[in-house]
Amino acid sequence: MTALELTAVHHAFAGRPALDGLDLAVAAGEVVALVGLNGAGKTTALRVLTGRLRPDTGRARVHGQDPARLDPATARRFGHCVGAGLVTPDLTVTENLRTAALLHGLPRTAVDAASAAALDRLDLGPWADARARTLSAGNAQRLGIACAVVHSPAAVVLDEPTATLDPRGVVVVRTLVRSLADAGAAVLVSSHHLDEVARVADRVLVVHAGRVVGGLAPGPEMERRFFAAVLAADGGAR
Ligand SMILES: Nc1ncnc2c1ncn2[C@@H]1O[C@H](COP(=O)(O)OP(=O)(O)OP(=O)(O)O)[C@@H](O)[C@H]1O
Repeated sequence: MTALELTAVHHAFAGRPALDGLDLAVAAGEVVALVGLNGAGKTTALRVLTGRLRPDTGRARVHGQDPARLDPATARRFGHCVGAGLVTPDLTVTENLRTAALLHGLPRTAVDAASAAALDRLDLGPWADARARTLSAGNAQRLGIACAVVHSPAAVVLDEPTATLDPRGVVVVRTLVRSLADAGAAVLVSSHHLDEVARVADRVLVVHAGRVVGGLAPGPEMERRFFAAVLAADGGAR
């Protein structure tokens, strides 16, 4: 079964289309990256897939279920960080990780080990006892990601997970994303960094004007091929 799926999704904000027949599917064990210009529809697509936005028409599925109505067993296998993460500003980093682990349904006996592992994976050890609201933007982003994956989910959605990260953080998140997929998870990320997605993604999808207009094979000249795909879509639309 496809782990993450959007089919013919349309959505307009105040009459202005944001998604215009967007389709995508992510299988277990693969990393798929969405790239696109500002306003292309990436975040809106991820909001639909995480059940935060009900589309005008079309279908979203997470392990075969409507993401707005996941049964508890399926919800426990899903992790996402789209917009504000599952983070409480007045709790410490460790308290946030423990809370996220419990909310994702981990048994109490597994919570300490899972939160310690997530702290380590996101390189957040020095800030373990810091309140979330005191973190730098990059460390806050790392914490949002850590809370999304603390339960080792089988399907993961991350919106621009490296947007505010320093070069070391980029490597940390790249390693995390790859290891989640290598362990069997389906991972969908959005990004503006073509060189970065080329390193981590199995497939790169170009989103333009609210739909997927093509794929980019990771490799040389991605920037040129990206613009060619966007221009071709614009030309085709005229
Ligand atoms: N809550 C909202 N209300 C009105 N318009 C919205 C809302 N959210 C998104 N949009 C519009 O939908 C379109 C797609 O936006 P979206 O945030 O999905 O793009 P994006 O590809 O994630 O862009 P970026 O790369 O800048 O993050 C844009 O035209 C945006 O202005």
